[in-house]
Amino acid sequence: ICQEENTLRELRIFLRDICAKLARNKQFFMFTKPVDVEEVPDYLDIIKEPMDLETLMSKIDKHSYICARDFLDDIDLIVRNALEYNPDKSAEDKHIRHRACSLRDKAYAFIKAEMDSDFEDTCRDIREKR
Ligand SMILES: Cc1noc(C)c1-c1cc(NS(=O)(=O)c2ccccc2)cc(C(=O)O)c1
Repeated sequence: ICQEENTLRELRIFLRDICAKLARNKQFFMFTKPVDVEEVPDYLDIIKEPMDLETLMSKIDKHSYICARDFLDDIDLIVRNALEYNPDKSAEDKHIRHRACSLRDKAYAFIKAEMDSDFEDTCRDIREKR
């Protein structure tokens, strides 16, 4: 169990670093905080499960993720929400959809570049056992 805790601690350090790098990127400013319902009054009528990078970071600290797949599922949720809420042909909708797709590609690239597959396999084994 102690070894498992060491593995999960290493995963949290790794995911915090990726989350911080994404949140530092100016391109992703609109994904850094929950969508403000003062600014976007009908947002919660359309998007049932909001997600953002600040919430992601707090979920890491709450030990919500025990493998990279769980973390990427929440990244995909940020992207899906942006595509669903901004579906039109307008320039601003196209802009935010483009940024959302770029967020997903950068997140997957960071994970692939920095996580060796047997570390992820170990995390998946821990998840299976829980
Ligand atoms: C995200 C999102 N999903 O649907 C929409 C629409 C957006 C979105 C929301 C906002 N305004 S906001 O007050 O909710 C906010 C400001 C700063 C960080 C996070 C949210 C701005 C933009 C923008 O493109 O600048 C986009």
